[in-house]
This record gives sequence, structure tokens and C-alpha cells, in this order.
Amino acid sequence: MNSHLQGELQKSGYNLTTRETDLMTTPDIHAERILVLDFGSEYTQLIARKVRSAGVYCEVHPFDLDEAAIRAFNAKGIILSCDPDAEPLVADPQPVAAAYQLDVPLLSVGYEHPGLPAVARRIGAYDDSNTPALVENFVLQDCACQGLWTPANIIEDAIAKVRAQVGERQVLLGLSGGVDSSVVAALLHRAIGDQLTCVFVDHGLMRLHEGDQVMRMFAENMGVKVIRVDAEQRFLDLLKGVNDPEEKRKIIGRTFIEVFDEESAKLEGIDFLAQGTIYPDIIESVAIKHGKARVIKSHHNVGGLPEDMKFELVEPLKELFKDEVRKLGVELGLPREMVYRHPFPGPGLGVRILGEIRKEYADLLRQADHIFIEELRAAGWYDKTSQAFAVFVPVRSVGVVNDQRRYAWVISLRAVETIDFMTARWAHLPYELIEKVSTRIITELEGISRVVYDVSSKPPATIEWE
Ligand SMILES: Nc1ncnc2c1ncn2[C@@H]1O[C@H](COP(=O)(O)OP(=O)(O)OP(=O)(O)O)[C@@H](O)[C@H]1O
Repeated sequence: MNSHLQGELQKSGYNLTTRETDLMTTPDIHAERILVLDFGSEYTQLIARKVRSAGVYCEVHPFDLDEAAIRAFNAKGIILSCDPDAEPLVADPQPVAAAYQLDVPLLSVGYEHPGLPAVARRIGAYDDSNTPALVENFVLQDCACQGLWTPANIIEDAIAKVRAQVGERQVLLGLSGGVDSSVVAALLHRAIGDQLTCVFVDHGLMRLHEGDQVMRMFAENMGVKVIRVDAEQRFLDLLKGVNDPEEKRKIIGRTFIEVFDEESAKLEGIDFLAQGTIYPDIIESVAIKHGKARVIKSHHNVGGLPEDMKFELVEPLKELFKDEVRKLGVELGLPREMVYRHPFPGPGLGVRILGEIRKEYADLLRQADHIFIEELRAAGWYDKTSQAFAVFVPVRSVGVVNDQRRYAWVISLRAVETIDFMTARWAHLPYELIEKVSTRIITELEGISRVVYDVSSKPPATIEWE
């Protein structure tokens, strides 16, 4: 609502609540919208992200979205995202015909649809170097969108929605220190302040100083209510003697849920559970629907929270891609190093200690990993790799350090470059950098006698070792 109208309302004695003002002053960032119809192209999400980064809201739907839904979407423009190498998936061209009949600009990426009308434009495969610019041009010029979809506006919109949903009630959030839950915490804190309580479960498989950093950042600096649960011993006891990777994951996932449940049961008057669900988690995949999805290892989720929890969900990031979540994080004042941190698996170091997990191994691995990441950052390689970490290999190897024979453990360094984590190439780090890291690890950590570098790409190797 414009400030004039607001002023008039106030003069006439109508005092708006904060919630009403929020809802009315936030620009409608969903008003301009692009519909992306996915014909099974692997570039669909890249195209959608390009539309978003041009400042325009868009949604991805399967190509066979029904006609009524296409009309109801009320798009300013439609993008058909096709796979140039595959037979077109259009079994029934009717829905696309509906898209053609609408009086809005159409853009077909990757495939020439039969009977493409004059209103439509066709461009080549998405990986042509000029395609991203064409997508942006299509959205801003052909569809005449203004670009309201900006981090600042998204935050305003999310805050207004959260306030409207939650009112005066209380929200619980599992804070892992990862990007998604951290951004949710910062956003909800801004929206509802003390009505947010976070529970951070320290399972003892975090990186060096990670638990303290989470507490410093959220509890001390930002004043967020965070309950830290030190559950290291409990996890270690349950993991004792367990070697099988799947079994380890299950124990960690199950125990996480138990601990989280126990903590939340101690809190009173909580009605909502916040989650860092993001848009790629909920996009209905054409590739999967048509059995074309590549088979990948089950995701390293800590297990997620049980569905029968009595809470209503608050999911303020569910419209956003990961890169948008990061931009929001920076806009909300979270430090860049945290927001642009490499992904970290839910079971933490548990999947980077091969076989049985012991505290002694976790402590060595934490130190080795810290040295590796510190040197990567110092050499300017951290942002050039997508994921980098150390792995504890429980094999003893002979070494001689300071004239002393040492029979100690092996650390493997792993660094990969990837766009989508579906495939990845081992990072070609400079030898000097690997040498420096190796020397530091072997001289600084008594329990390590040998460092190796993992030169396996994905596929066939996975990024994590377990
Ligand atoms: N150690 C933990 N303590 C509290 N909550 C956690 C912890 N680990 C995970 N969670 C919760 O479970 C959710 C899913 O965990 P998962 O490991 O799949 O992380 P994610 O989806 O990458 O999110 P994030 O970036 O927040 O870690 C997290 O977003 C968080 O809310």
C-alpha cells in the first residue's frame, strides 16, 4: 500500500497493526512471473535460476502441466526448456498448444517445436555461451518485467508471510550451522525475534570449533535463543564397534531425531517447526517422472524430522534456489565465509571416518581438515572448488618424523569441482599447495604419518567416501 493511503487510514482513526502494515507495504514480488515448462532438459534449473537472477519470479513445472493451470499461472512469459539431444517428450502437444495460444512471449530453449508461432523465439542449447544473456533479455525486454525479485524484497515478503502465519505463537528450528538452517534462523529472528527457539545438536562429528562458532554467531552476536545440546558421548557410545556405513548413517539419523525430540518436549507452547526446505527439494522432476534420472546415492540427510511431529511447518525458503538462499544470507548480515561454505553432510565427520568412529579419529580428522581448508583459503582455492575435505583412513603406515619411526594413520585429501554435484572432477590443485598441506598435517599431527590425494572423479566414485 502506498504511504498516502496508509496516512489517510491512520487519520481516519484506523491504526494498522505491524502485520497489516507489512503485508500492505511489501511490493508484490510474485506479480511478475515466468512459467518454465520442463521437457526433461538437464538445464531447466539453470534457466530458472537465470530468470531469478534477472530479478523475476518463475516456477518450474512439467511440460504436461494441464491447460487450466497454464492459464491460471498468469505468466508474463513462458519458457520451454527442452533437451536438444533427446526425442521431444511431448506425447500430447495440447498443453503446449495452450501456451502458444496465450498472448504472451514464448521462448523455446534447445528444441524447435513444430508450429512455433511468430510470437515465439527459439534459441539454441542452454550451454551456448550467449544463452544466459538471451534468457535475461527475454525476461526483461520481451516480457517487460521490472525485476522486483531482489534479495531485499524477498526478505520483506518472507518476513510479512512468516508474521502472518505465526502471529504471536512460538517456532522451533533445528539449527545445524549449515547454510539453509542458518539463513532460516537469521530470517525468522528478524521476523519474530524471541518467538524463535533454535536447538543445535552437537553430535561430536562437527568440524573444528564449529559448535562454538554457531553459538557465537547466533546466540552471542545476534541474540537468537539457541539451545546447544552436547550429545557427543551419546553418539559415540551408540556408534561404538559399528563399521557399516549405512548402519552408521542410520544410527546418527535416528539419534539426532531422539535428541531433538527430547529437547523439544522440554519446551512449552511451541506450535510451529521451521525447516530449510528449498525450491529444488520440491520441483517435480520430469527426468524422474520419466525414469530418466541418474541413479545416485541416497542423500546424506541426517534423517530429517519425523512426519508425525505435532507442529505446523514454517518453510520460508521453499521458493528459493540455493544461490538465492546464499544471497539472502548475506543480505541478512551473515558472514560471507559462512554462507558460501562448501556443503557438509548431515552425519558430519561420521561419513569421513571410514569404518568405526572413535573420538581419537574424529579429533585427528578435525585438525587435518582444518589445516587443509585453512591452506585452501590462503591460496585462493577454496572458492574455486565446490567441496574439499579430509578423510580419515584407518590404516597404519610407517613414517619417520624427526628421526623417530612413526607407525600412524593415513589422511586422504579430497577436493572436487562440480556444477550440480551429479558429476564432479577431482580438483587439479597445485602441487605446491598439496605439498604444503601434507607437510603441515604430518608435522603438526602426531597421529598421522602419511597424506594422499584422491584423484577419483564422479562417476564412478562418489564425492564422499562413505
Ligand atoms: N546437528 C543439528 N542440530 C540441529 N538441527 C539439525 C542438525 N543437523 C541437521 N539439522 C536440521 O535438519 C535439517 C536437514 O539437515 P541436512 O543435514 O539435510 O541439512 P541441509 O538440508 O543441508 O540444511 P543445512 O544447510 O541447514 O544443514 C537442517 O536444515 C536442520 O534444520
